[in-house]
Order: sequence, then C-alpha cells, then structure tokens
Amino acid sequence: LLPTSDADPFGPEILEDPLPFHADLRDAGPVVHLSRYDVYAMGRYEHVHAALRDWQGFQSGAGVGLSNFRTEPPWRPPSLLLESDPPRHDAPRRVLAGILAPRELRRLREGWSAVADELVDALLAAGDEFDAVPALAEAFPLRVFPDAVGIPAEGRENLLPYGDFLFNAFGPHNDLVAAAAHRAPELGAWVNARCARDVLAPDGFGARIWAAADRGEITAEQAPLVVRSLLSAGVDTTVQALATVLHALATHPEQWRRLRAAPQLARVAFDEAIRWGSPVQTFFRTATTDVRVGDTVVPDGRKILMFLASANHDPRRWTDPGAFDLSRDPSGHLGFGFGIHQCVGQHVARLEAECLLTALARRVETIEIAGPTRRHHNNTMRAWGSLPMRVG
Ligand code: HEM
Ligand SMILES: CC(C)Cc1ccc(C(=O)O)cc1
Repeated sequence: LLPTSDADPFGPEILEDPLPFHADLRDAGPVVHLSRYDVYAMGRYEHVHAALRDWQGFQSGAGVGLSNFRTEPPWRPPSLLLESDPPRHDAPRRVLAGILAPRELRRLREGWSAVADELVDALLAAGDEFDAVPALAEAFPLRVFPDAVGIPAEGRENLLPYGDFLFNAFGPHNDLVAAAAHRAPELGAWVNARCARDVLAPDGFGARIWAAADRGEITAEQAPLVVRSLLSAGVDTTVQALATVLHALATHPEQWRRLRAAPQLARVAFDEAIRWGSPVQTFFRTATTDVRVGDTVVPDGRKILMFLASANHDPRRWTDPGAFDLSRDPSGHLGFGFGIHQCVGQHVARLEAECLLTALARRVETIEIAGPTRRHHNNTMRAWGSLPMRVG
C-alpha cells in the first residue's frame, strides 16, 4: 500500500523547520504520495541515491521542478545541463567540467584568499558584531565569483534576486513565487545580456565557454546558455552554503576550536555543513517509464520529489546524523546531488569556503550568535535571512 500525505513541503511551517517532516517521510516508506501536488516523495538515502544514479528512469529533461516540461512551457529556455538528458547534456557538461576542474581553479586561489583576508580584516576593524549573511556569506561570493565569470561590474546586485526567483520557481506557484514574479522578466533579461560574448572579460569562465564554442566543443547558440548556468547556479547556492557553515560553526564551539587548531579542516567543515544543513533541500525528476521504487510503481510521466536534506540525515546511512561533527567523513552526502548531474561547480564552492573559513580561523578566536537569527524561506533553498554574529 502506498503511504499518502497531505503535508505541504513548500508551506511556511515545513520550510521553517523541515526535520520532523523528513523523519515522518523516511519512516512512512521508500515512497510517499503527496496528495497536495500529486507527486511522489522520497526521503531515504538508499532510494534518493539510486534515483539520482538512474538518469534513464528518472529524467531531468522534463524539468527538475514541479512543472512538467512535457505539458507546460518552461518560464525560461531549459538549461543545457540541469534540464537536459544525455546526449544533449553531454557536451555542455564536458565543457563546463573542464573549465571548473580543480586544476583550473588553482590560478584563483591566491587572489580569493587575499579578498577573504581583506574582507575579514575590514570587518574586525569595524567592530566585533555584524550580520554574517550580508557581511560574509553574501559579500565574499559577490566579490570573487562574478569577476571569475567575467561579467561587468554594474548590476551584480541582480544576481541574488535572480537566483532566489529561480530556486522558488522549481516549486509550486505559491506566495513565494507570486511575490517576485513581476521582476522575473527584467531579471532574466539582465542575466541573459551578461551571457553575450562581447560583455565578458577575456580571461573568465564565460570567455572560456565561448572559446570552447570556437573549438567546436559546443555550438555558438549553446554558449550563452552555458554561461547562464554559471550565473544561475553559482551565487545563491554558495551564499547559503557559507551561511550554513558559519551558523554551524557559531553554534558548535567545540567544532570551531577544532577548525582553529587545524585550518586544513575547512574543506571537511564545508562538506559536513552541506550534509548537515543541505542548502539545496529538494528537486524533482520525472519518470520516463513505469519505474519501481521499493514495492511501489511510479507511473511514466509522474514527478518524483527528492529530499536531499532528508537523505543526508537518514540514520540508515549516517551515525548520529543530527550532529555537526568535523571528525565525520561526510563524503557520499547528497548535498551536491549525485550521478551525471552532480554539481559541476562544487570545486568552485569548496575553494570559496576554504578561503573564507581559513581567513576567519586565522584571525578570530571565538564566534557566536549574538541575537535572533531569521530564516529566509525559499521553495528549494534552506536559507538564512539574518545571522547576528559576535567575534572575539
Ligand atoms: C555549495 C554550493 C552549491 C550547492 C549546494 C550546489 C548544489 C547542486 C546540486 C544539488 C546539483 C544537482 C542538481 C540535479 O541533480 O538536478 C547541482 C548541479 C549544478 N551546479 Fe551546483 N551547487 C553549488 C554550487 C555551484 C556553483 C558555484 C556552480 C557554478 C560555478 C554550480 C553549478 C551547477 C551546475 C551548472 C549544475 C548542473 C550540472 C548538471 O546538470 O550536469 N553549482 N548543484
Ligand atoms: C541545485 C540546482 C538546481 C542548482 C542549479 C540551478 C540552475 C542551473 C542551470 O544550469 O541553470 C544548474 C544548477
């Protein structure tokens, strides 16, 4: 018998605190029918992991949001990576994986570390209390990533509302989407204009995508869409992942002390925070045939909602999943996805985190929450609106 629930995972109660719902979802079985949206939800590590591996059975080409591209027009031209299946997915993925490979990022490390050091020094000079969301989690990615892509300086403040709308748009057309829908056309036009070859700096990620088109690895028509993928996925995600790791360290002093004693733990701290907090909470796949999950058959064409955050707390896979623990090996977490669509920008994110956390660990002895924290609700992202912080 297929368990069913009328819960609303995109409503304010669950967006504010999803953990009880995740526990109920895992306990109910491998698949639960969500009657409110007529979709199939998976919360256990084993099944989310298996579905992400099985790109033939669980496709991305019909969109990774609630909207089914087989029946509804997407609000923007589909991504050649995120919303594509092989073979269309292959060349754009290969190009971007090459440009964002760890060895290609080495040239950025020195400059990004210097920006992180400067940012932390300036913050400490201004006082010992600040809101870590604007002052660190937003400021650092916005200082280094748009430059690395090579977009012009003006208007970069559009990147965050564009991302917020994009991540809301993967969910239902609820109040969160309605509140920002009026800005979508203007934000979309602004982002699209920054994917054109002539506005991109000669040595950034964007120019390297266009150079791949010159070499025939992708077409000239595909190049701007691949640049758009960077501007879509590369900002809000790292902002909220940095906010997540800063909140985790500020609320776990013993883990902060371990990081200070060994700053090389910065990368483990970041991945453990992504497992523990899962800034990207959910996204969908679409069944390409009648697919079996556990003893349930999900019919062809139906949407499957994958709860990465629940899988990252599944006690069948993790010991004491609720603990934020730098001695744990977080590898295998699903916070970057898994399989052919696994985050192609994860090394960029890890380098940003390493630079910022190392700068902090070297300059600050204690960090703690200094006032009421506030969540920012989004249909896909677990986000912080405000993290008042005190450093010592
Ligand atoms: C900590 C920060 C980040 C998190 C948590 C994150 C999370 C994810 C996840 C879960 C996926 C898989 C989506 C799916 O399977 O449908 C993904 C894919 C992707 N990410 Fe990230 N991401 C992060 C940072 C970045 C950055 C910095 C970039 C660009 C530089 C980026 C670019 C992409 C792209 C282009 C895809 C699509 C890959 C494909 O479909 O082949 N992400 N990301
Ligand atoms: C977690 C993912 C949904 C983040 C993401 C967003 C957008 C794109 C794109 O290719 O536009 C890729 C990845």
